Parts: sequence; structure tokens; C-alpha cells
Amino acid sequence: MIQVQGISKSFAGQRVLRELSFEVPDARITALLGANGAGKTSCLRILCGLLRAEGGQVLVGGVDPALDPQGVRRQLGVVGDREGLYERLTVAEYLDIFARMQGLSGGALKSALASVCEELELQSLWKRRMGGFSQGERMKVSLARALVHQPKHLILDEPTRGLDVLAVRLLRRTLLRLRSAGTAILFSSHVMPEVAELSDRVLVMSQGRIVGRGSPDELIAETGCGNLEDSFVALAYGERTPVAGEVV
Ligand SMILES: Nc1ncnc2c1ncn2[C@@H]1O[C@H](COP(=O)(O)OP(=O)(O)OP(=O)(O)O)[C@@H](O)[C@H]1O
Repeated sequence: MIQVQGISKSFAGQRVLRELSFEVPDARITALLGANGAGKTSCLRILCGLLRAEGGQVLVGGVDPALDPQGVRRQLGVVGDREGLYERLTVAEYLDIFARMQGLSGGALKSALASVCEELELQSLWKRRMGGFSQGERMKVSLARALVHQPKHLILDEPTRGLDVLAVRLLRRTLLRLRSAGTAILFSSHVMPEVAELSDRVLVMSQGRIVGRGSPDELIAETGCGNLEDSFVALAYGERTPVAGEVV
């Protein structure tokens, strides 16, 4: 489980996160929604130990990333929004390095690499250098890197951005398999049908605060809207879509 209690963050005196508190339970897929600039990436970067929060506390599987970043990395997989790959390495070389950095070796290393290769359908890319990889190919490699050490927690920042239908399906299948295996999954997205279909729980952020939380159905019921997209707009922008017969 990931636990966030009362964290804030400012850049150049501008507050971008305001006393955020939420939980990401095990064996559930949680979506983090918010308008551009709402603070999603900043929040995810704090959970990964890449940024320091001001006040409050973050615990990933009981470990504080600010105090023990190594301890958190061992049990966390991260797919960032704009990460670079080492273009001169082959996929096999790249994943081998990351798996070793996570402490894998010998038979465990071999079977971890074989397992991500199969799950993410990387066979045809395995011996290719990554320079010139397409968006979808890059996502597969990033996801393989995040999963190679079988982390208990997975964080993805806009994982479906720029992906075609097949790549989205592969990602979805992988996330559902990980959820069944007990992984706590948190992903940010702007794609409402995908969020409605995939997530068990939704967190809606606006101006650095959580302004809505619950299952997609609960948010729809709470806002009186007909679908998750309208509910999101109502919560994030404060505009409630009128229901049938309502006087506006
Ligand atoms: N390193 C930084 N230095 C200064 N300002 C920053 C920095 N990182 C983020 N910000 C600002 O913090 C605010 C929140 O940014 P963040 O990237 O967390 O939002 P987001 O919800 O992920 O947005 P998007 O959906 O557009 O990716 C924005 O106003 C952004 O300009």
C-alpha cells in the first residue's frame, strides 16, 4: 500500500500541492486525474523519491522514500512520462542492467528477463538497439524495466499517451494481471474511457488538492452526472452538468 499524509510542495513560492492525503491500496488500480498543471506529476515524483515534499509523510510499503530511497526502489516500479532510454543499448542489455541494479543475478535474473520478454511481447525487439524506437516500443521497454524486479507497487505517469490500440490493450492486460497478483497500481491519465474501464478507484486533483475520490460509479453518483468525464469536469472545474429536469 502507498500512504500519503498531508504533503505539500511549492516551486519558486508557488504552491502546487496543498496538504494532499490519500491511499493506494494493494490489489487495486487507482487513477489520478486532474487538469494540466493540477500537480499530478509533482505528486508522483514525490512518491518515487525524485522530489521532496514539504511536510507530511509518504510511505511506500511502509518505507519513506525521503529517508530510504533505495528501500522504496526495491519495491516500486515506475513508468515516467518522458523518460529517455539508452539508445545504443539493445533491449536485452538495457533490461539486464536494470535487473542487476535491483539485485537480481543467476537463474533469478534469467527467469525475470524471460518473463518480462514474454509478458510484454518483446521477442522481436529483444536484440534491437533502442535508437529510433516508436512510442509504443518505448512504452513496452519502460514497462518491462519497471516490472523486471516484480515490485509490489507500480506508478505510471500517463502510460497510454501516444499509444495505438494494440499497445493500450497490452498495457491494460498487464495491469489487470498485476492487480490480480496483489500489486498496488497508481496511474495518471487524461483519457476518461480508459480510466472508467480500468480503475477501481479514482482520485481527482484540482490546484494541488484532492477534490474527489471514490470508484467511478461513486463519483458519478456523487456529482449527479451521466458519466465519468462529466463528473471529472464537475469536480475539477466546479461545473456540474445539469441532470434531466433540473432547473439551471
Ligand atoms: N521543476 C519545476 N519547477 C517549477 N515549476 C514546476 C516544476 N515542476 C512542476 N512545476 C509546476 O507545478 C505545477 C504542477 O505541475 P505538474 O507537472 O505536477 O502538473 P500535472 O498535473 O502533471 O500536469 P499535466 O497534466 O499537464 O502533465 C505546474 O504549474 C508546473 O508548471
